[in-house]
Amino acid sequence: MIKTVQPANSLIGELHLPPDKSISQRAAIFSLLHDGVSVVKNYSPAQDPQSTLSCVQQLGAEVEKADGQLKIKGTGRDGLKKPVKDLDCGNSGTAMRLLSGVLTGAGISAKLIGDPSLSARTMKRIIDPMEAMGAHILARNSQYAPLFINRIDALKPMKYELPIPSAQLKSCVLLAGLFGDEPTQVIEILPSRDHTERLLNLDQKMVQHRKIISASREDVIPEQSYTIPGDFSAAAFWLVAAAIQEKAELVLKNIGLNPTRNALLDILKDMGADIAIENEHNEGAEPAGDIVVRQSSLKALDIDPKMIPNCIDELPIIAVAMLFAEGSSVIAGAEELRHKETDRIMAMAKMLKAVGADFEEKEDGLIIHGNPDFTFEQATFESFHDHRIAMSAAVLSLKSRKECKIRDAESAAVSYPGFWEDLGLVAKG
Ligand SMILES: O=C(O)C1=C[C@@H](OP(=O)(O)O)[C@@H](O)[C@H](O)C1
Ligand SMILES: C=C(OP(=O)(O)O)C(=O)O
Repeated sequence: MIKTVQPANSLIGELHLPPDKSISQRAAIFSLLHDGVSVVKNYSPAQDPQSTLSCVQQLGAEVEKADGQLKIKGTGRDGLKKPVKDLDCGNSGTAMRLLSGVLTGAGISAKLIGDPSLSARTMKRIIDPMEAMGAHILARNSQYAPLFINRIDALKPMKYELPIPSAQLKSCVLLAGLFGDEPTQVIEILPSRDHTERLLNLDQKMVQHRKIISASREDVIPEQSYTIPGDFSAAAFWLVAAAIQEKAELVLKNIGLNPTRNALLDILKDMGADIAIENEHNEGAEPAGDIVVRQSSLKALDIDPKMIPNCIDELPIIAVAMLFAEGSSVIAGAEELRHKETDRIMAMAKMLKAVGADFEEKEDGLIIHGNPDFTFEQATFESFHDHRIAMSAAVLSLKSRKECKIRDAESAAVSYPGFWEDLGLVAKG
């Protein structure tokens, strides 16, 4: 599907964004492992969380949908069922990697499949530790889905230092560890999103600036009854859109504000954005609040590479913000972006080229020479079937002089099914 986006003169309104994708997926998987009923309010209707939900149903969870909430009867750790069909993770790396941990821990043999994008993403990072814990995993070219997971040995708990700051890898190892008689310890050097530790209430301690998280059979898996807050990564598009738009004021209601996820707030504030947080509160184990953003003039920024894991999904839209900031900005240490739904460094370089931006593509990021008065005539953008690239292109299109086109725009529904409707609500020509 090709979407046409008109230039905007103003961006005004209040938005209720889709429920957080990462928390929704964890709510489904952890409810499966809980021995009892969880009531999850505001579960995401987006494609990735829906793929995860159907996988947990195949593994034995009973799901009842009523009054905008999900009642999920889990099997507990020892009641998981061997799926009769392949577990289809769709476009979701989170589903494939977290479920690999569950299958390894539970000793359930299954085949995990995904769409062409997911089948082109390396799974080696989880295959190695899962094999060390006793699984045998057959994968195309030893690293790509489909994955056949089969635990051939007794589960071997382990001490594992994360070689990359990935929340999916951390969660995969901890989930397998939950089935062990002895604790599995994951050592994290750079913090990545901590939803798994929070929602499972896992033991964590800091030793010499490293976080050590433990999981074993001793851990009671808590009931997952809470309201899922709005997705900060969806809010990111509006935060940047409003910051760079001439007449703009947006109110984003009840957004997740987990500090391991929201580095974009600090980045935009350091660039000079006008952002305020209101009504701060907790939704279960997760902090949330309303975000108010208004137009402001932005200046360039070099992102501290240590912050990259805390804004990993926001980097495409950060690149758009940098294009409208005074001076040269740097994204470095973000090689991981080349392993997402598409190579997001390549995709952003193509987007910037399409509008005639002054930038340099690096192996691990981008240098963008910005200008608050930047504008362009028109462009047709490729989204490479990647939701975050499609939505970043939409925000950039608002700043053109004539209408722009975005190819494969339906991919937004992977995380944000109402994106195009919301754009129509707030953007005025
Ligand atoms: O754990 C999660 O829910 C996620 C972790 C991140 O991936 P990595 O762990 O691969 O960095 C992020 O990019 C993804 O959108 C969601
Ligand atoms: C990378 C993403 O998700 P996943 O890895 O779960 O496919 C994302 O949502 O940007």
